[in-house]
Amino acid sequence: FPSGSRSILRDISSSDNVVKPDYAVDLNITNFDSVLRDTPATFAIVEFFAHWCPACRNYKPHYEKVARLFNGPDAVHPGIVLMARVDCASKINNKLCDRFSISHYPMLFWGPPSKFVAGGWEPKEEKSEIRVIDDGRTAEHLLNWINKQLGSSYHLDDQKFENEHLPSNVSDPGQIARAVYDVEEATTIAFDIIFEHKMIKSETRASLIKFLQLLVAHHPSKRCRKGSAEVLVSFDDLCPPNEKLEALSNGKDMLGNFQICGKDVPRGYWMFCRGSKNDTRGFSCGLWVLLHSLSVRIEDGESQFAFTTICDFIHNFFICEECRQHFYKMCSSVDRPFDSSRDFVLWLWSAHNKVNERLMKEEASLGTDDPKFPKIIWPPRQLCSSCYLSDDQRDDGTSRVAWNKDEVYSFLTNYYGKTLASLYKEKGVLLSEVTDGAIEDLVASTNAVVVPVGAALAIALASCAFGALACYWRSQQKSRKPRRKPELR
Ligand SMILES: Cc1cc2nc3c(=O)[nH]c(=O)nc-3n(C[C@H](O)[C@H](O)[C@H](O)COP(=O)(O)OP(=O)(O)OC[C@H]3O[C@@H](n4cnc5c(N)ncnc54)[C@H](O)[C@@H]3O)c2cc1C
Repeated sequence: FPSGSRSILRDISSSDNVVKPDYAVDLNITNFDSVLRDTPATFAIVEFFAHWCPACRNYKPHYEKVARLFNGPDAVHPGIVLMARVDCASKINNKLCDRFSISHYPMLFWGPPSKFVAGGWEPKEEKSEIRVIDDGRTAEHLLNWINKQLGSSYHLDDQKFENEHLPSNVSDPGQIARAVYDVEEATTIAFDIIFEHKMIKSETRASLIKFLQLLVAHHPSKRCRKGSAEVLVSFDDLCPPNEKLEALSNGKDMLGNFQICGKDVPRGYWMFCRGSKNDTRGFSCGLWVLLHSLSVRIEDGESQFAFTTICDFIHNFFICEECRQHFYKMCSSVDRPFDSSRDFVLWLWSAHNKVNERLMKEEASLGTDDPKFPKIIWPPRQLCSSCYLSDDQRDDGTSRVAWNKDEVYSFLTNYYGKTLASLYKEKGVLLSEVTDGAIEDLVASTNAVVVPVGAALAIALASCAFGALACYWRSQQKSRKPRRKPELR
């Protein structure tokens, strides 16, 4: 299994499993490169062992104790270290174990996951970023070794949402780089909710198509762009129109089985959007980040389309009633069409701040806030001091900020644009069935028909775009191998 795949989520969380599955991810020659390439973790530890080796069998509980902290949806500290193992006694792994010059069992390596991909290790290689872990003989020793590398103080007894070393330093703009994985998580969950709650109806169908178009063109994750394009092209088959919608409400929806951001998502955990409590942040934080990251990627000519698409999507598909009503009110109060992406980016930012301002008081009085992530008027000075012209503190503790909008816009485009995508590994995401070129062409063809007109026309155009996109896609496919069926969960 790839780390954090749905099957792992299910296996680990299922209480009636007689044998508890391992936390460490089993790798072999067929999945080694792909799992290490796609993991959001910053570091990886790979244990090379042999299943017949008694010392390895005795070591396994130690390795598992540490892997519990870092792997899977119940990880205490997710997305930091991927812990994996390779059985060198299994013949298919011979070449893989040779690549790492395995001289004894168990042998542990540490390094950035990307360095393991198609890589290896040799004893005399001095500059390798892959290092042998020389003192990991017990769980305590291994965790100490890890703590030394990370400057952390993780403990074997750490529990999820307790003793948490959350990165709550709001002044670190680099933290948004981890959010690209949350944006994938939020996208997948949004679609899961839409299908589970049977929200695709004849009157909401066009709104979903428009949103998919936006995702195909501007989602910061290539995996999600690819998945959205596949859904869009097969939308009629996956989600039959009109009279056939009945079938959907009977639970026969194919679209609900489609994994829009690839087979490893949802991973079951949040990184940038992780709350310090189980029930705070998460999905709604991920959804905001998705919306902001879409807004900074659109062109001027698409701004009105993006605005109506996002407003309609939240109105039709965000299952929090208060949120959709409140957001819709803000959408409805816009009195003229957007003709620049800057205006739309700033509108969304300001709308989000209005929600923050409202929730600031509400959460504090009800005690429902996340103590590590209180609502604030955003961005704080620590993140963008040049965004502030002045900041008048009022008696009631609130403040009225005079913003430098040019600086805010420049900050937002950089934060949700370049920085958000800076960690993202997208090499090799597109498999043989679709080439990069085809996706870029799809994106271009989607953009070409998205023009800044009123909502009704935009919906009509969305259908045209869909038709054109489908035609284009099919003509592209003719010269290729037969397309694989969409992967089902
Ligand atoms: C469209 C929408 C409407 C919502 N309406 C409501 C509502 O009416 N009532 C309710 O109780 N909850 C509402 N929510 C949920 C609420 O806004 C938060 O998402 C939730 O409380 C989690 O908060 P959080 O601390 O993770 O930060 P969020 O508010 O979710 O923000 C996520 C991240 O975005 C960044 N950010 C914060 N403010 C801004 C900004 N102004 N511009 C750009 N980036 C920013 C910060 O890095 C922050 O950590 C809504 C969510 C969405 C997506």
